[in-house]
Amino acid sequence: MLHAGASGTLEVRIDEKRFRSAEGGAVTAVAGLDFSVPAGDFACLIGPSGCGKSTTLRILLGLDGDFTGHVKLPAAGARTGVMFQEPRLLPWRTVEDNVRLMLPPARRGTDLGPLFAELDLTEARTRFPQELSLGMERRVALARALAVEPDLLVLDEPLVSLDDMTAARLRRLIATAAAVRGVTVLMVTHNVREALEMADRLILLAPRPTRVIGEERLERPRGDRPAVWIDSIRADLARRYPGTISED
Ligand SMILES: Nc1ncnc2c1ncn2[C@@H]1O[C@H](COP(=O)(O)OP(=O)(O)OP(=O)(O)O)[C@@H](O)[C@H]1O
Repeated sequence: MLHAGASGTLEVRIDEKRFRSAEGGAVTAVAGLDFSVPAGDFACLIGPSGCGKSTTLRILLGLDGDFTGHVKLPAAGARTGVMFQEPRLLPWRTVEDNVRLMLPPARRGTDLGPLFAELDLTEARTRFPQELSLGMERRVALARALAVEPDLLVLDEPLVSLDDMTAARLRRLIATAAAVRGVTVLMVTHNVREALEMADRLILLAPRPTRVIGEERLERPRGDRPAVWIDSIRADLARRYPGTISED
């Protein structure tokens, strides 16, 4: 069943997030980071390695409460679907069970056939994670994130380490699933071309301690973004945000 989509804006303000370093000192990972994502928008967080992207996601997912600032989800009681880089499937459960277990008890009997069909997983329902390729595991992880009918979909590098064809297929599945549901998406990626193909807005981050250094709204419709356009926007961004986006 398709969900009507998010009802409000995601607001994230992290005044400060510190970790204790191995030497016992303090490492400030995030300082003065502030962004919002309007309902139904597909936003990509782009920043240099180690700047604090995963830390930011952990905070907004409620997995780390040790920070100063404020996070407002799109709606009271908003459902969040999450897809990490590692699929994190239970190896002793079938694909179907891995997805079904995400559902609240009252919805465990839901017909998941349409969702499996949408992600081309019908044949894989009875298989176990170790029988799957990485691309299929990621599709199962996407199914798990979508099964909860999320208001907010959070994706942490969902396409990394996939070959070009598999990545392109998953990219299309994610973009289509997000569009038909009208769900708000926040995706972390290192791959600027990928972001330029999928996103409505880019949120550019500074090196650690991270904060927002720029936001770019992509007006050109998804699906009408040829490689030549992507390359020229990428080159322009690399000129304007040299510490965040490399030239090549
Ligand atoms: N538990 C921790 N203890 C100490 N330092 C940490 C901890 N977690 C993260 N850090 C530090 O905080 C900074 C931000 O880490 P984070 O994983 O959020 O970066 P990232 O942007 O997601 O990195 P990458 O792009 O490599 O995935 C890094 O310098 C990291 O070493």
